Amino acid sequence: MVATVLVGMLCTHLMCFSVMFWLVSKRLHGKKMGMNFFAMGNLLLGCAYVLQLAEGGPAWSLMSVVNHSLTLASPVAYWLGAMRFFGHSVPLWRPLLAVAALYSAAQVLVQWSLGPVARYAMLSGMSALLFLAMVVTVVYGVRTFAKDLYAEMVFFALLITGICALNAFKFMKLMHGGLDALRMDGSFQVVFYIYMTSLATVLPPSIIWLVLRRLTDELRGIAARDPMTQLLNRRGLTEALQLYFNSRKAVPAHLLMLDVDHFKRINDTYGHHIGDTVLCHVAEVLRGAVRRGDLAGRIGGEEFLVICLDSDMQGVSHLAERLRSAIETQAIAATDWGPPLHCTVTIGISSPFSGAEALEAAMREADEALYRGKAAGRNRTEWAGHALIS
Ligand SMILES: Nc1nc2c(ncn2[C@@H]2O[C@H](COP(=O)(O)OP(=O)(O)OP(=O)(O)O)[C@@H](O)[C@H]2O)c(=O)[nH]1
Repeated sequence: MVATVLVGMLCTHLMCFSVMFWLVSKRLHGKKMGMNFFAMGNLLLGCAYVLQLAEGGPAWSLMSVVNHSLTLASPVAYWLGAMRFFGHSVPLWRPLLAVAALYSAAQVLVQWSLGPVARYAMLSGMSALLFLAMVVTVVYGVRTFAKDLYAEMVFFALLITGICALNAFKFMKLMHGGLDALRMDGSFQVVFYIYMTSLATVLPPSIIWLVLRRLTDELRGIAARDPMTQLLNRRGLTEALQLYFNSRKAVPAHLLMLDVDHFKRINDTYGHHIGDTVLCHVAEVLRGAVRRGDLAGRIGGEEFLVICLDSDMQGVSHLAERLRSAIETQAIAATDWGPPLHCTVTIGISSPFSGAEALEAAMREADEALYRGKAAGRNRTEWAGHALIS
């Protein structure tokens, strides 16, 4: 009786969360983060438990074969969903149908050759192996593509290890005690269903939390970047600076403000979209030239910022000159029809500053230096309050 109530609750949880995953996946246009796969996994497992309730106990019937195939297909759907969540493009239907077809055939073969105990033991053994594969994937994920989700992944790995261990234990019980191990009201089965019901309650909200984390991280990333060049925008630069200056090892930073020379002429001569190509080219040069850890951003129009962290005046002068010269010399293949374009930049450099709140003042300083550079003929670098360097 207890086991029947537990399985009933388990079915209800699985079905409700299947609908919730499906609804969430409908809201996530394009990148569904595996939510539709998790919905399928829950649906398959929910249906399997409904069939188990209908069957009552171990039996050799079409219903039982379908039940076992659904039970085994569900962890496959979860595993594929996890792959999707981590950005791997894996299909759903083909692997699921292949697993269901192969496992149904294997069941018939095992039932006829080795008997019913072997068929039930095969389900427990295969489930244990699949969940073990999932634990291995999660551990691998923590070390590679999911480093940012360390705590969550360890939590998932522990929960899945529990199902893996219970299935392995069930396998051993079946091998030693036969089908008696599957009595619905046996103490092992009750523990098994309690664990599964707890898992069906805890795991789905955790998955939703992961999706929420990914979405908010993505939104924060979008809010911090200029959509055209993908460089940091002013907000992104400020946040990155705050992070840098919060560290105890932080030393004063220098700000370089770059402005494309006669950019209006480029726009007027070749059109706005070629102007955009030139801006993307400049962004690419900046991205390639700055040191790891330095910040590159676009603060609107044809104005760019580079913030050198952890560098002295000489290093900053060298970087500014390297940027100026790279932009001057690199050709831009902006059109199919005409010769490649060239552009130059004038660079204003601020004096060293400490603290994100000093960003505005550093920008003003660099802007004044830039203005001087423009007045002095463009395509040059100029320090704030200093003589012309080149
Ligand atoms: N293609 C393109 N043009 C832009 C964008 N943002 C601003 N502009 C144009 O950039 C031009 C900037 O011109 P100005 O401020 O006169 O400066 P300039 O022609 O570069 O002259 P100097 O800075 O004095 O060398 C304007 O024509 C703006 O319309 C953009 O995102 N894309």
